[in-house]
Amino acid sequence: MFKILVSDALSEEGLGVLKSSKDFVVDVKTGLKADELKGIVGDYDALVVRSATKVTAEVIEAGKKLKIVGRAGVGLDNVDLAAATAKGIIVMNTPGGNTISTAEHTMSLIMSLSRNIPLADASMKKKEWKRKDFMGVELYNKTIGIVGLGRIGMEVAKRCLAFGMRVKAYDPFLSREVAEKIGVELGTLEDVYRAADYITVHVPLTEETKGMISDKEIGMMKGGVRLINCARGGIIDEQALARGLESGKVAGAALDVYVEEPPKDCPLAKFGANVVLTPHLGASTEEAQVNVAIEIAHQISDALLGKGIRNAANFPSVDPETYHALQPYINLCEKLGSFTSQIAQGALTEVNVTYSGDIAAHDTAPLTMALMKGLLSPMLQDTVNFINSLSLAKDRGIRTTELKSLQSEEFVTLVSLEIKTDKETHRVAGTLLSKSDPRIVKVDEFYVEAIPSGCMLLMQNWDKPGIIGNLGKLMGEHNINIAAMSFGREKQGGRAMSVLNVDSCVSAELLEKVKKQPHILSAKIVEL
Ligand SMILES: NC(=O)c1ccc[n+]([C@@H]2O[C@H](COP(=O)([O-])OP(=O)(O)OC[C@H]3O[C@@H](n4cnc5c(N)ncnc54)[C@H](O)[C@@H]3O)[C@@H](O)[C@H]2O)c1
Ligand SMILES: O=C(O)CC[C@@H](O)C(=O)O
Repeated sequence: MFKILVSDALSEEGLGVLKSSKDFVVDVKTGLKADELKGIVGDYDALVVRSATKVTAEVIEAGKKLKIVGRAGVGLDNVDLAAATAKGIIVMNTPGGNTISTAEHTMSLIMSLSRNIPLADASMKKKEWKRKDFMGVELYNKTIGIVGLGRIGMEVAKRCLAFGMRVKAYDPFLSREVAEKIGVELGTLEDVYRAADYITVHVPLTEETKGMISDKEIGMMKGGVRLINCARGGIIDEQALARGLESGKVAGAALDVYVEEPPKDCPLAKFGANVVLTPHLGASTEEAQVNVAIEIAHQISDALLGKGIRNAANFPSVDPETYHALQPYINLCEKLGSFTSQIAQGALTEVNVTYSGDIAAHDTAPLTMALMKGLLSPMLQDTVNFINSLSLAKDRGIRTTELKSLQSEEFVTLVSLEIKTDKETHRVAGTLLSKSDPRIVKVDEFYVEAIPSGCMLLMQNWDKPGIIGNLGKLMGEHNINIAAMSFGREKQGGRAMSVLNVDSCVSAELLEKVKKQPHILSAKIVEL
């Protein structure tokens, strides 16, 4: 018998799937405070949440029997994925179930904003008739800029095209061909900011996207631009947006999501008809809630009863025995993918992987999924998982090939990855020294022996004396401990590659100093 705690409102249809099984006891306890959740979560095998429950590292720690956290929805930013993974807890979500609802809500916000509907309605209900106060604007012939052309962004694009709008978009993980097929013009972020009359964001909340629209970006935009955020609070900086509205540079804004939910002191609440606010309603339709609730209920039921794992953000879909055998390679492949993605620039177009030696005797499909998950994760974050990584790559026009060879000339087993972007090509290879000891052994033309873990500093340099000393001194001055180093060179005195594993993160400022050291040609930080 498994105990399941549902801590956010879940539709009856989803609850019905769980409650109808003799194998489950289901408790619905919504509105729990953090301490209350911590106090009871230890009794449960699975926890089902939407966006209100914060599944912190403390909740995970207290979940002594917890096997699964299921998110009825997309964003996993309310779940500490790293803590769950470290404890072997599967985290799963339901990508796609609320896409249409959120795209439709985005359109509702765009329309409400353009025609002052919320305030006009409130005014009518006060028995007023103020036609002059509510002059609107047409969408027809206007340009909308879409930042993030994934599932929701794409649906918004199609709807805007139907309104006769021009659609420009920025998404570094999407090929031009896929965008152009539906009539969307891909450009740089700056192109989008400068050209658009409306800008809507549909990216996940990540370190990169947090505050991605702030004063500087608003400064680049057209006077009279209207901004919409139906993705996550803070992608558009709320204070900067308020300043833009006050100065008149921004004509209007519509938000569904906030830095703090519910917001205690939202700087946008003071504005009039030109600001439309909704309380995180993107996915709040009968259809979306039924979709995500039924989906998560079936996923959790199957996973608990050993019938397979779907849409897990941290677990591949294989039977337990195969998983055990492949686990070290899965780990190696995910890291190789993430490493390669982080050293590359441009939109990914092609991925070619070769498995050589012992590993080629196994079913390598989960390894390619892991590689692709690693490649896409720096951009897609929690919407990519082992299961959907290959189909996401296909949707994005990324060509993938897989080759196997039982012979391996240099290593007992070798995973070689070649990726092509619209700007460059990289080749990275990795092996296992032992089950728990992965190594990156080749980066482009350089043979190295780098540990794919934590914060890594990757440099190209001339093979000259003094480089190690200079770097060691610089790291020491910044109190950064070097845990491991690896070097490879094309020939004596020629180009070389140095890879440092460091115990604490290298700041952007220190990276600039590294780049200015004698004989350093380039430097990058990779986080694994
Ligand atoms: N308001 C709501 O109720 C609601 C409902 C569902 C989803 N969401 C949020 O909407 C967001 C998008 O959901 P989705 O299902 O479309 O996800 P998705 O993964 O299908 O799409 C996200 C897109 O953003 C792109 N991207 C990532 N980083 C980027 C960057 N720095 N610049 C430009 N593009 C970038 C990715 O390539 C991807 O195409 C998620 O954050 C999700 O949490 C909100
Ligand atoms: O649960 C909700 O209503 C919000 C869901 C939405 O933000 C998501 O990321 O899927």
